Amino acid sequence: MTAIPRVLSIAGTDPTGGAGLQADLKSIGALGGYGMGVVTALVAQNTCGVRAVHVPPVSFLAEQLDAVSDDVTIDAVKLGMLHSAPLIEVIAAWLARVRPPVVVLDPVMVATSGDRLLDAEAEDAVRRLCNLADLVTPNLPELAVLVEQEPASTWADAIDQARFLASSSDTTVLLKGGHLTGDGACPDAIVTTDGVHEVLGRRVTTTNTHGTGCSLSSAMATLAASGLSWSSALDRAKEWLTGALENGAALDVGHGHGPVDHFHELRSQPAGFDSWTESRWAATAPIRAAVDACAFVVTLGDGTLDRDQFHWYLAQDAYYLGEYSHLLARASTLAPTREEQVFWARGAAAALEEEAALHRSHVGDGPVAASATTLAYVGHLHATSGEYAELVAALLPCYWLYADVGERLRALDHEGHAFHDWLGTYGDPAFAQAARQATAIVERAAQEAPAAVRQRMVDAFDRSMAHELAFFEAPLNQAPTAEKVLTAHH
Ligand SMILES: Nc1ncnc2c1ncn2[C@@H]1O[C@H](COP(=O)(O)OP(=O)(O)OP(=O)(O)O)[C@@H](O)[C@H]1O
Ligand SMILES: Cc1ncc(CO)c(N)n1
Repeated sequence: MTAIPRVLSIAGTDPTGGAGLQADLKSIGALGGYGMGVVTALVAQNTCGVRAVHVPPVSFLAEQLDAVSDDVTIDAVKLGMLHSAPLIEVIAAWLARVRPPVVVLDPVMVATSGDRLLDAEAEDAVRRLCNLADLVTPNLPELAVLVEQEPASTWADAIDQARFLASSSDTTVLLKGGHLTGDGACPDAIVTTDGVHEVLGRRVTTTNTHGTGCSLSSAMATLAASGLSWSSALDRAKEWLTGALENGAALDVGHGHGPVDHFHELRSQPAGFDSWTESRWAATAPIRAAVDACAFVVTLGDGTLDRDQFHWYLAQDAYYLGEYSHLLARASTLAPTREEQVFWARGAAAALEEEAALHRSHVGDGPVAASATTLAYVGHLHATSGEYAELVAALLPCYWLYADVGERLRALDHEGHAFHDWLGTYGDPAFAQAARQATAIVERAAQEAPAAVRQRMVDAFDRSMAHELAFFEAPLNQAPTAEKVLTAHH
């Protein structure tokens, strides 16, 4: 696998660019993948509806598929409009032969406009194809067809149907609630035979909903190929898609159900030096270089770090994470939007659950006497906690620096590595995604902040970076004498 996943969409077209293959390529690109496309059917459609469908000979579909797989390693495949049973047979045979590591099936049957995109006789073939997919992403009417029941009228019934499909087809189901009517929620869920991971989402009032299903399924394929679990992929994809829905109308494309804005995150990110977070990252390059070069990080990477020093560091970090979690919860309290509130609250839980579990497994759960270095860092974080923008700027280096160091150390990781679990935790792509989200939030806060607040953000961020360096240097500086005395006294 490469850092940039190579994702193939096999789908029909939409010349207005909002749905089908064109939407897939945009979604794959927006989430960091390299998009490729094989056309099943050419569809003369726009935001108002489908006018005509032209299907090239089945043999030509096989030629397109082979042209890609004979040359390119495919990290994930997304299947969209499949049109009819003969095309599905060719694709199923190709999948069985090429065996891409991730296969997402969007069982497209009817367009948003109400036009059929799949022959009624092909429904059985799609049902069989579910067995070859790692993830199937039906909306409520499609789910009903797949399980041969009446469309669910409540979310609970839909979850039951999704569980039935997951079990009968031995797959994972992404159940989409876009077609539910009612209150302000727009839930989606990952459903397996073992459980349900629900993402509530908020319903956006817009007519720009053309291609949401296509966009979501290609986003999921891309994120899975980047190493995210289905649940983490849905958390990330849902946040992105909700933003895309919110920004769709501004595109002013067409007179019917317009498209969503796949690249809204790119547009809200000011270019070059206008980016506050990028400019802080650049300004703190000397501190980051010192982190990379410090003996602790180097020997953590090559596996020669002294165990006692590693354990001393972990104990200090366990103390730190306890406080850090409190401050993430404080950021959640101060957050201006529900999305940011949820993000920080999740982070607060993860700091205690995921990271601290790693620490407990090495150094147990006992009380820790914090070192002067640890107390200085925690004290700094507390001092910024009066104001949201300043606090999140101070919290960011812990995400960003660890994701950055983690990504590089990951290259040195292997099964028998002395610090395999540490490298796994911080080299995890889900951690990198969280760091990117945190960075986007801080960027937004910086863009909105008045000059005086922005200056305090600079201090908050840069000081945290310096504390991070001191934290990595502390274990090898042989905890100074005064500290030893205090520790012994406890
Ligand atoms: N108005 C909305 N606000 C927020 N999210 C929405 C809205 N409409 C759809 N979604 C989301 O878009 C995704 C697609 O859901 P939906 O159930 O509409 O699928 P679909 O019918 O396959 O889509 P398509 O419109 O492409 O046919 C889901 O994540 C759903 O929650
Ligand atoms: C080609 C194509 N695939 C899927 C959809 C569903 O939105 C559409 N309208 N067009």
